[in-house]
Amino acid sequence: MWSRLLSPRVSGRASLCWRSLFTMQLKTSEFQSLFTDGLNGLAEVFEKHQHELRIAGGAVRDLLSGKRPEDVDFATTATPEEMKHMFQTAGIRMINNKGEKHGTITARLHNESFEVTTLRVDVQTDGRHAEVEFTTDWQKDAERRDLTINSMFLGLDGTLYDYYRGYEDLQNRKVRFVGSAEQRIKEDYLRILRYFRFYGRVASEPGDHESETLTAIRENGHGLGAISGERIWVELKKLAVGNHAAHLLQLIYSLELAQYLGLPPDGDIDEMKRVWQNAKDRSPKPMTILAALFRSPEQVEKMDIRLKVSREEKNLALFLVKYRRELCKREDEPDSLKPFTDFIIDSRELDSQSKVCELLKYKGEEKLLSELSRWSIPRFPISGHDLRKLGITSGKEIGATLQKLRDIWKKSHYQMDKDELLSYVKL
Ligand SMILES: Nc1ccn([C@@H]2O[C@H](COP(=O)(O)OP(=O)(O)OP(=O)(O)O)[C@@H](O)[C@H]2O)c(=O)n1
Ligand SMILES: [Mg+2]
Repeated sequence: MWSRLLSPRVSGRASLCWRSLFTMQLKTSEFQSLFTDGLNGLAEVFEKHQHELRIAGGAVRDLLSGKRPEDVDFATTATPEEMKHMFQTAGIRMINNKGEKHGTITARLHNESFEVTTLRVDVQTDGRHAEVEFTTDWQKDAERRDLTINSMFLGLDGTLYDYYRGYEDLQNRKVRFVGSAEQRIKEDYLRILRYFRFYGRVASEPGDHESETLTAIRENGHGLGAISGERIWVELKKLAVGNHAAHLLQLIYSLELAQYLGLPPDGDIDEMKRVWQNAKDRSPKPMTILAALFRSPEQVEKMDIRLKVSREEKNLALFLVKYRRELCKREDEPDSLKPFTDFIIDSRELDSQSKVCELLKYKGEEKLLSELSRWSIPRFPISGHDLRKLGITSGKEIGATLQKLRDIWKKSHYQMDKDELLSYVKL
């Protein structure tokens, strides 16, 4: 799927124009599916008022990579006021006006939302937020973006506008900041993690970084300390299950960033590399990879305080740290899956089967994983009611008998039915 649009099938002219602007004509048929009634309507309004409208940033990168973008952002030369006027005149509803300060207007057409942002320059940034000024200069808007591959625009007629060699970098699978890495990072420190995430998405090999980029990251890593845990976690999660994750996590340690990300200072890199090899092709959850770094439950608690992960994610980390050594195959048990199914049967943990599946990914137990994924938890056929019917009345005795029967049932590989089990009850 990669590079459908980057292939020689890309048609038409490629030219180097004014101020190193590279333009190229793409076949609109390649992104035809984006042209819904809503987008056609939107384009019509901008055309009528003679304002330019282009697809911007990440969506262009995705389209050029043959990937359908999850969200499509639009950029325009129209100011928010002009957009509001245009939409009001055309009777188009606008929603969610909180983006307006940063130039974003969200229009609803044919039950679709379109986020359109006025070209802008970030005049002042504090490493997290930006004060913006509107412009009609496309290059200036490209210049404030983080990575060259994220700085392109695509006209609805198929013209690609590329000021910072994003196209070439995408083709060569290079991840580079627009202009000065240091400056781009200082505008928003989260970009350090975005750099790693896109490295995983784009680069073909680990270790292909520019030294200037790594220096800028190392020198500005402390800035991550002021970024909210929620934003960090969104990026870290994607990075942990992307390509080259072991390399990137190791890099996070060697660039001394771990302390700002809620990761343990003495993270177990060797274990993490092993686990990544074991799990990477088995759709692990992000926490399955990251848990390998933790040496104790206390370190998980600290990570949670910093990143505010979900309860489910935290419980998975605690589960893996606790059971990665305790829950294993047993020499005396010919059925290798049995310790795991027994654990699930006895467990009071929520969603224990999916946690044990993650544990098997962690350990690289491929065969057991596929068996366990197909296994459905059998129902223990005896209840307290059944024992009461046999005349056992003491609650304590019912509890103890149920436990004994449960052990017998487990030994039978969950095969014994109610009658067989009740025959063990001595009255
Ligand atoms: N810290 C950031 C976040 C975003 N952007 C710019 O805003 C665009 C859209 O941002 P967003 O949707 O958050 O990221 P995408 O690059 O689209 O990635 P994803 O596929 O995760 O949506 C990016 O492509 C980039 O041009 C940026 O420069 N700096
Ligand atoms: Mg996006």
